[in-house]
Amino acid sequence: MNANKPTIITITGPSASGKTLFAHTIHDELIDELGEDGISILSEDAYYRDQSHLSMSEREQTNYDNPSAFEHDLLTEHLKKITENKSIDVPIYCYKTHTRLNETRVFTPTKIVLVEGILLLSNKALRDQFDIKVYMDTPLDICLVRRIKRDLIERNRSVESVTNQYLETVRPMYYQFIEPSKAWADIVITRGGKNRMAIEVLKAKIRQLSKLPLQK
Ligand SMILES: Nc1ncnc2c1ncn2[C@@H]1O[C@H](COP(=O)(O)OP(=O)(O)O)[C@@H](O)[C@H]1O
Ligand SMILES: Nc1ccn([C@@H]2O[C@H](COP(=O)(O)O)[C@@H](O)[C@H]2O)c(=O)n1
Repeated sequence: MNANKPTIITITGPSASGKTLFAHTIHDELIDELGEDGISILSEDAYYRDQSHLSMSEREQTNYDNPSAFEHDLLTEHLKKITENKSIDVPIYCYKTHTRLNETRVFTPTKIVLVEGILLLSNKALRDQFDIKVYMDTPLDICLVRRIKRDLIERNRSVESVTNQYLETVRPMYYQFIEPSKAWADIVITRGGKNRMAIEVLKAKIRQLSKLPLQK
């Protein structure tokens, strides 16, 4: 790893496998130690394509688990800029309207960048941007139960819409794209976002990497 560029760590795996919880736990437990320029999180979901030109019913039909739903070229370009220590304008995505907001947020590179999302290892150009690749191998039935609970509360969905979407796209795309991408992972984590030993191992590696100097 080059001491002058940020280290980019991907945390991938099925929807509701605990990627967000895992990334935020590591971030929150290290932020005081590493500082605001030490560690940050970027989400692949921010790169869902803008669908403001489509009606709401058309947006509801989109397959959000196919790589084509994401603007992966833009994310790849942004990750390259991060490795050059350049700031990027990250889109802001809304799960309730299924599209992007008009505004973006400025993301300033930090020494460690955690990038979480479902299809981050499915695309070679994207995969090549990651220094460490982590896959959350949570059983699919557990993911489904957690997704139902989360989507009802946080994403304005009904049990019927979550279960239909699961059968029509989430599950088939998992088998087609996500599960095969596990082969690219350096570290496979069982038991989800609360696996304490896995959190401590990643934190130790991040602490070690953070001791290397970064030239801005
Ligand atoms: N090990 C766990 N035990 C209990 N709840 C969990 C665990 N891991 C994740 N969750 C919960 O499951 C839901 C989905 O987790 P999340 O981290 O958002 O998954 P992802 O980012 O992979 O979609 C969240 O409500 C989260 O708090
Ligand atoms: N408008 C959208 C966009 C995405 N999804 C689902 O989100 C999942 C990915 O996010 P996670 O936090 O769960 O990893 C993905 O499986 C999409 O089906 C959606 O429902 N609506």
